[in-house]
Amino acid sequence: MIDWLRLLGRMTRLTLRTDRRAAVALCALTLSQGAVIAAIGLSQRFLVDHSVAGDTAAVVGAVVLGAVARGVSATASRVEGTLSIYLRSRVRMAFSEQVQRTVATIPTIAHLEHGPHIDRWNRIFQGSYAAASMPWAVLNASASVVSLAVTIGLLAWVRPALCLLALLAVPLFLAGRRSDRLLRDARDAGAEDLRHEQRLHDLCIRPEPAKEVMLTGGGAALSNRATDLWAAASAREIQARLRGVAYQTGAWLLYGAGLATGLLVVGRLVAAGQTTVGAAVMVVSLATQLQSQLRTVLEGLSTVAEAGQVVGHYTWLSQYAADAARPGQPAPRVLTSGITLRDVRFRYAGAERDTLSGIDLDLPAGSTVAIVGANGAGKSTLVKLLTGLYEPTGGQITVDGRPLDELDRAGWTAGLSGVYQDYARLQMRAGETVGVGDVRHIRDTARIRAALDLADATRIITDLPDGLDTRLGAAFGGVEPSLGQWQKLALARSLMRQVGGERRPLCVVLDEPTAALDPLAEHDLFRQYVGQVREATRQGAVTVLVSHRFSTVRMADRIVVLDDGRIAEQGGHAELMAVDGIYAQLYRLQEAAYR
Ligand SMILES: Nc1ncnc2c1ncn2[C@@H]1O[C@H](COP(=O)(O)OP(=O)(O)OP(=O)(O)O)[C@@H](O)[C@H]1O
Repeated sequence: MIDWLRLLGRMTRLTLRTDRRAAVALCALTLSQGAVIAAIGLSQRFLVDHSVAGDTAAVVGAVVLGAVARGVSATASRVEGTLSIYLRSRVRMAFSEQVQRTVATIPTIAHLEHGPHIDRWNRIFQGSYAAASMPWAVLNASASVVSLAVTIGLLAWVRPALCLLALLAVPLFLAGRRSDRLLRDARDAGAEDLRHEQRLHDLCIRPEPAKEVMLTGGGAALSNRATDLWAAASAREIQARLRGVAYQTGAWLLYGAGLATGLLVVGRLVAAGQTTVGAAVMVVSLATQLQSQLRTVLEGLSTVAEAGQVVGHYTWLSQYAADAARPGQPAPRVLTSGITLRDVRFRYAGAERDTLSGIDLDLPAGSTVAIVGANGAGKSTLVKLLTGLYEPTGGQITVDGRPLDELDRAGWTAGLSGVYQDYARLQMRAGETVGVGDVRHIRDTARIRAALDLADATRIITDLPDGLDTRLGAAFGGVEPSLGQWQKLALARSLMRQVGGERRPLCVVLDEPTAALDPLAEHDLFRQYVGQVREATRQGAVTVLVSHRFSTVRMADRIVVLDDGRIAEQGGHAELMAVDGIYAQLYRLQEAAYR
């Protein structure tokens, strides 16, 4: 309940920030509805009673009251509808942006890879309109409760027993709650199927995977599988909706029977001369309004319940983001002793075994360390632990003797530089693709050119029709660089923070940064790259290189051989060759292949 109130408070503040005047106007219109309904009912009673009594002036007064009330009601409900859609849509956009920002600023990546986490924030996006509607649903429901009370008061005025009509709301309320719960459960259960469906459809329509899908001829089968998943999720939802409709139909039938009984009672009262015809007309009018008021209350509660489905997921996301961004001790400006891993273990969420275990490793300040090993040995995972994208599930990483998990995350991230194996192809203008590496200087062409120079990527730009202004990416009608060119641009991007010289890196990670380059180009580039970061290295930065190319690896000060998540060997090139173990074997194999 507290979380629900918190979200309601947040959505109300967001609504007021988005458009305060529209929000106040909508509030006033909603609250005026109760008075309008009472005025319509009263005008009908006065009209009939005064007509029977032959009081012309009073009849005119009742007609004017009724006409004004109906005019106000028609105009107000139209303006209210338009304002309401406008405000909810804008608040939904603002809320979705906030959620996206929260997701994007979490400095770790487990939430982007772990299925149940992805389902949670997908459910927040799906429920964002209901969340934006929360303040209005609460206001509408409250206003309808007030006008319901007015209606019931007027009914009691005719005959107190008519108040019992209000009890008919109970089964309607219970049926509404039951249907909301059924729908929420069906949507939670279908979230995973819908995620898989989206992935499968993406495989068929996004250019990179679509190439392979086309070659294998599996497009139709994948598409059918996706359709089946979608059908399963929507069948679940339709079934829940139908069951909800059955509950609600039963409750409304009960309501109809109660209402008919009430009207019969009033008919008998009129026949017995115990009440006026005007009062009977008012009862018919109010009973009809009672129905629409109940409907409004129930719809409001249903929207509140739908928004409530978001509350748990939203609270989880906010807590997750707050935990991940926890402030800590300031990260060092330069490394003096280096980075140390002691008995580090890591297991991916949902995995059955550890990907890394028993990792004891020293990365001395100013050293270049290469990590080698077979596919799946855990090299990239180790790199991601060093950069803080994942947190160890056991053991400890220390930076100059201080635990990494106690350092301020933003400060540590600002001291990192490098490229991941799965580098991004940012389809922007060429200058922006590189400049975004230090977003404060995204338009600083001098820095961008310097970074391109360091990454040996200047030639790529000079060959482009509009140089740094060339749009990249065929999907946007731009030039499509080759894989190796994209990789060099990613490397240049990672160097943006270094060319400024304001903040020397503490750790440079190069996870197969040149896999798309030929061996000679990789060799030259690495030599050049290490040369360029030498100044940072002299100041204590650690360079971690992952590569399958041993001609490059041998240049490192220390080589670490990973085998099935454990360190099998470590030492300098000469040392490992002398040991004649895994490293020496692999080195000789590659040397022979290039001879
Ligand atoms: N996001 C993930 N979720 C679950 N398991 C993962 C994830 N990423 C990698 N793994 C698993 O962890 C193991 C190590 O993967 P990692 O990418 O670290 O290997 P690697 O040594 O870098 O391999 P390669 O040389 O092929 O790049 C693999 O068994 C892989 O299946």
